[in-house]
Amino acid sequence: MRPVLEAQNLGFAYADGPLFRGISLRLGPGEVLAVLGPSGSGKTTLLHLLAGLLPLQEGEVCWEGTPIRELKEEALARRRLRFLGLVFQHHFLFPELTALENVLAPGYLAGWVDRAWGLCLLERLGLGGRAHFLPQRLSGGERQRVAVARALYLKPKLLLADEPTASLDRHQAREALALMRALAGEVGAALVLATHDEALVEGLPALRL
Ligand SMILES: Nc1ncnc2c1ncn2[C@@H]1O[C@H](COP(=O)(O)OP(=O)(O)OP(=O)(O)O)[C@@H](O)[C@H]1O
Repeated sequence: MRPVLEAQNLGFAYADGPLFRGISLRLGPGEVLAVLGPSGSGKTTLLHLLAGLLPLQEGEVCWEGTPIRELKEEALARRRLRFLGLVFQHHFLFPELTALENVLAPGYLAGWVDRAWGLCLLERLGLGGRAHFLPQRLSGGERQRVAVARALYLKPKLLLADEPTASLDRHQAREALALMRALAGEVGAALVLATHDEALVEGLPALRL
């Protein structure tokens, strides 16, 4: 089966020196991969390379067989909107939009607005009663869950999540991860999850930085 995501021999350096080299990975539809490493090891940087948000220095990233290096910026952005859901370490919700409006935001860009589906995602994530709250009225964990709902709204092929459980305690983190995996599975998305917490992702296929 054609991989959803493939990376070959990725290497990256900031001005102060190389961060990693020779990173390769391959994910089929619905598969899960944990990216593990301590703080500063380059997890966020790797996710940004996989998302086409940082220019590649060494190696190749392919989305469903297409090398993203070959896509011009506008084509890459259009493709990213449909292909990829992103949950950043800092949730980046729009502060002036309600939880539901945040979830629907990618729908406005893509021309597919389905309030019932947005609400369904929020309900599945335990936020049905908070759909009309602004982010400032939500806890850190609730904001993260809104970000997960937003990332899944367009039913992406790939979900990239950077420490999505960082603001939760161990028990909540396990529950949130299980829910995220279940929802990703339901929409058919492969999942790459970056975390420093080895115990959280025990038993999952893992790439160590
Ligand atoms: N724009 C940048 N310019 C220079 N150095 C950077 C830049 N962004 C990150 N770094 C450095 O690169 C290293 C890796 O950062 P990155 O955020 O990818 O790691 P991480 O594993 O995600 O860390 P954390 O778990 O703390 O979020 C760090 O030492 C960081 O200071």
